[in-house]
Order: sequence, then C-alpha cells, then structure tokens
Amino acid sequence: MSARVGVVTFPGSLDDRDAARAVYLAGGEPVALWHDDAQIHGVDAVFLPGGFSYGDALRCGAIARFSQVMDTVKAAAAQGMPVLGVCNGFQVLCESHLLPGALVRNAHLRYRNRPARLRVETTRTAWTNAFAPEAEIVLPAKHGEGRYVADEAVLDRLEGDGRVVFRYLDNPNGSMRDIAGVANEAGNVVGLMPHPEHAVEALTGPSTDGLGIVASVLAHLSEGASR
Ligand SMILES: NC(=O)CC[C@H](N)C(=O)O
Repeated sequence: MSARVGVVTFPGSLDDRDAARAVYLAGGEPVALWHDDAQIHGVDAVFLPGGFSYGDALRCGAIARFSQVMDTVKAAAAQGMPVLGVCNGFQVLCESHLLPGALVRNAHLRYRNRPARLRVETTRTAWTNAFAPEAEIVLPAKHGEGRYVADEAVLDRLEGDGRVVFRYLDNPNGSMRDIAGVANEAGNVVGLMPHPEHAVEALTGPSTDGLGIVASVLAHLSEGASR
C-alpha cells in the first residue's frame, strides 16, 4: 500500500494541487487536509504547501500558525511524523516554532521568481535520504519573504548539528549563511523555500529534482513500516 501524504489547504494556499500531484507522481497517495480539520485522517506524513495563507496578513504564516490543523500537525510532529513545509509552509513551520529562525523580506525588497541552485547538505532527514550526499539540485524559488535569519548561536547550533538541509549556491534573497532549508532536531520536520512540487516533470522543467524529496519520505516511511 502506498503511503498517505496529507497536503494542507489554508485560505490563500496556492501550491496545494501541485504538491498533491508531486506526491502522486512519486508513488504516494495524496490526501487533502483542510485548515480547520481537527484531525489529519490517518495520514503518514504532512506537506504544508506554498502560497499566501490568510493573505500574508501580519507576516507570512503568522495566522496559519493558529489554525486548527496545525495543533494536530504539531502533536504528530512531536511523535515523529514527517512534516515538510515549502515556502509559505516553511514560514508556517517557523511561526509555529516547529523550526528555529524566521523568514523575513528579501534583502533586495523584491519578489524573486526564478530557479534556484541548491546543495543538499544532509541526507539524514526524512525528506532528503534519497539524494546522493552533497547533490546539487535546481528548484524554482518564488517568494517575497524568503530571507532566512536566526541569531548567530542558533545558526552555529544548526551547522554543528547538521540541520542545515539545503544551501543556496546562488543566494537569491540574502539568507544568512545561504540557508535555504533546515530541519528540527529529530530530522522529521524540514522546511525549505524553493519548491520541489514545481520540479517534477522533464517537460515543464526546470528539473525533476523535486521528486527526490517525496521519494525520500516514501522510503523513510517504508523503512519504518518494515522495521
Ligand atoms: N510561494 C510562496 O509560498 C510565497 C510565500 C510568501 N507569500 C512570500 O511571498 O514570501
């Protein structure tokens, strides 16, 4: 049986359909979750997609943090369920304190929409285990508030613990230490700014590297199931 990956839709989500399609193309079963769902319907993993949840009111992700579904996602993450946040989903994970740091206005103050070159810095997470060590990948980036910031002590700890998961090779937004994605301590919760769900088909490009993210979680889940 294929693993069930829940994709959350908040008011203002944009990339939920593409996220569901990426799950499907990688061999998983996408399950639609709604922002005010009080439960997550027995899914094995959760994908928080990109977009403009609640119109980016106050700050990106600041309102979504208080949605009902996030209470359940937080509880499930604490139990080890894999959770991925992409772009606005990453912002929601930081606002929810499931990941450290914050995503603020791009340094150049412009919305940036172009493919980003990244290095996969660790394969020891639920969402990156299928990549070759230090793989260089290309995923589309499109955001206005993607500059990753944290205080130096937090950044040093992330580096030391191997929790910087993705690093920009051509930093598009001024993120500190070129950080594009980070993980929690257990490695089950990962957030990244560029969009794996928009890089799943050779026909439309810019790569099919995004499939590796979903393939990783499916491998992680089937390993857990066979243990
Ligand atoms: N593509 C997205 O998810 C955009 C996230 C957020 N609304 C921003 O502009 O930074």
